[in-house]
Amino acid sequence: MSKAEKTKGKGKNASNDHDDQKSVTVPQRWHDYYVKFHFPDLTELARPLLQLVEAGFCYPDRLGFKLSAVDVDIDMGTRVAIIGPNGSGKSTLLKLIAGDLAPTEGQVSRSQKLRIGQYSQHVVEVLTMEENAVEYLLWIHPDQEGMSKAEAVRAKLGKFGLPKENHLTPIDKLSGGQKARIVFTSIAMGHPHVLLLDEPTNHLDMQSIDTLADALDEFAGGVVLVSHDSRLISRVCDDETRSQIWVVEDGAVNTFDRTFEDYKDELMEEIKKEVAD
Ligand SMILES: Nc1ncnc2c1ncn2[C@@H]1O[C@H](COP(=O)(O)OP(=O)(O)OP(=O)(O)O)[C@@H](O)[C@H]1O
Repeated sequence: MSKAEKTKGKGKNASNDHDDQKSVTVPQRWHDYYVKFHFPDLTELARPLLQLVEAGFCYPDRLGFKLSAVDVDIDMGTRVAIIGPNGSGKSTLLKLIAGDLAPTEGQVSRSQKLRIGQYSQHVVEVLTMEENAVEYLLWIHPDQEGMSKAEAVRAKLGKFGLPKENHLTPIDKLSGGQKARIVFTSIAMGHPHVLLLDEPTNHLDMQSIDTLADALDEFAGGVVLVSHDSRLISRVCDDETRSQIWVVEDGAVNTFDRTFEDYKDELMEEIKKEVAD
């Protein structure tokens, strides 16, 4: 049994438990569709895919904030969770990696063939068009195989949890959660080598978060995650041989060289000490 299948089993039990609780307290229909996030298989790209070398960055109008001496190396097998206090620069680091921001110091190198799939609140918020999800996705990804391109896109949207009655609704009439599913579908259709995910769970229900974790587990490319969802971080960083934790704090990016559970324990100890003092 693969690791993904094992964890899927765990997730299923966990979500059944949750369903049981729900049926007692809040009777509701949990899901009438089957969600199965999936990011497509890839041909391997030669290393290095993406590197920041001695990179620094500051916003011209925010001189109190600076990231310095950032060295990161992202590969197809990379699994990274970026953590740190609010406002420490986690999203900024992700934007430097994505190429949305250019370092003000140091160097960045990117493989020319590299495809990045990016999820952030901003990407969801800019979906304000009158086109429906099928039109939008066919516009971005026109090369679909099969008899009906629209049906191919609808099948993918269904897997990412957008109910079929919403496939032809103008996007500006959809909820944040429904738009998030369009963004995930679009990311998968772009065949990314690296996923950059900034708070990907904000709009997802528990079942979809588990399904996203399963999909990330199976994904052959690199994953860089910023999240406050410790369950998702634990899932993404559960393989000590390839997982990394980057702590962004006081303008620096440092690798925490033990597990995420150790990091949480350390943080709890610090908090206890502060309360005791
Ligand atoms: N476009 C911008 N222009 C100027 N300052 C910015 C900009 N974006 C972010 N900042 C500032 O840069 C600092 C780092 O912001 P960033 O969003 O990267 O932090 P973060 O660690 O992701 O925060 P959070 O955990 O709260 O999401 C903050 O002080 C923020 O106010």
